Amino acid sequence: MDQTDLTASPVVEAWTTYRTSSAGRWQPAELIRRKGTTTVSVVIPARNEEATVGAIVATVRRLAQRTGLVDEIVVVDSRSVDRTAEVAEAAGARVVHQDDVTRGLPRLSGKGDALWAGLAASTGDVVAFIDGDLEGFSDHFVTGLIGPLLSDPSVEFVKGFYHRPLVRSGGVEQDGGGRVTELAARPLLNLFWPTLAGVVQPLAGEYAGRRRTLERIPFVSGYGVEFAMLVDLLDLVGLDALAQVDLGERRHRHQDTAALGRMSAQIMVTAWSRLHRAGLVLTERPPATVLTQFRRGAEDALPGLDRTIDVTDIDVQERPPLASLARSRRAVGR
Ligand SMILES: O=c1ccn([C@@H]2O[C@H](COP(=O)(O)OP(=O)(O)O[C@H]3O[C@H](CO)[C@@H](O)[C@H](O)[C@H]3O)[C@@H](O)[C@H]2O)c(=O)[nH]1
Ligand SMILES: O=C(O)[C@H](O)COP(=O)(O)O
Repeated sequence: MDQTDLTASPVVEAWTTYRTSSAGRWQPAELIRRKGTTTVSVVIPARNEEATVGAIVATVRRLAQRTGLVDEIVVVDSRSVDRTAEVAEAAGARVVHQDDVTRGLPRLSGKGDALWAGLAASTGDVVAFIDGDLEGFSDHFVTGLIGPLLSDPSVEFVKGFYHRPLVRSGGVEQDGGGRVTELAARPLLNLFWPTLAGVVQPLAGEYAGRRRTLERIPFVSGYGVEFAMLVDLLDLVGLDALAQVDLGERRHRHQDTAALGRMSAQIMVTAWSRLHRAGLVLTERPPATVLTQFRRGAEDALPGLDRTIDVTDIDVQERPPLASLARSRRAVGR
């Protein structure tokens, strides 16, 4: 087909029109009126984020004190080796440790496991997740994410989106950020879950949902968590119960290309797991889950290759939906 004849599918166009709002639409005064008895938790996963987590917690705390819109702030310390926990606590968060919350369960790793622990350890009817590495964080992230949930009972989940500059020593590339999003996640979603093609930032780490729904989905360990969450929520509640909100611009700590390669591979394994679950993969043979990468400059470089081989296990496991666990087990860490 001629490229100029192509248009977004009517479903995608209708959803993006109907279910997209801007953070400025959700002002605290209106949200306070709408909140009623609904409780709101802000959960921040953090692994070695001592440089940024304090300012994020302090900003959310000020919003909480000024408006009462946030009832608790939980930072999940995800095996940090720096002062993340101390800094977060000093700024006013309740800090829980990922491994304390999941004690007695199989040991899993990564961001997804930290989020699952955060959901288990928090109590709010509405839970907003915010990454702990954001720079220049502002409280409209929180009001924007909870706004549609406090205002419209048919919304179950709200995903943030924003412009993503790529900040490097040489300068700023205005829309150069979100490299895994553009090179892996978006193509996969468009290929296999085209109804989700209207989600502007599918990997955004800032989103909010109703506890009753979040507790009914599994959480994939590692960086597959956001991808799986979107696909699983689409299955569980349908596209119309999902919304997105424009949060303006977001800056965060960039990972290097090799680390983003490992993130990409986890997202691909996650996509495979959902295709397999849906019966769309005909072979029973799962993908290999070892990623081989090449690094130059190390002492143990292989002769002839002039590079060292780095091998990483990029497999993902899953924590079950919280709602499937016995109540006694779920209370741990709260
Ligand atoms: O084992 C981990 C790794 C990360 N984090 C925290 O999770 C957040 C996001 O992690 P980061 O390494 O900064 O991810 P990004 O490079 O920013 O990756 C993007 O893409 C990921 C894959 O979808 C999402 O999880 C991220 O939220 C999104 O920002 C940060 O607060 C981390 O401290 C943990 O809590 N535990
Ligand atoms: O969300 C993503 O695509 C990855 O986190 C990479 O983001 P970056 O390109 O802004 O570092």
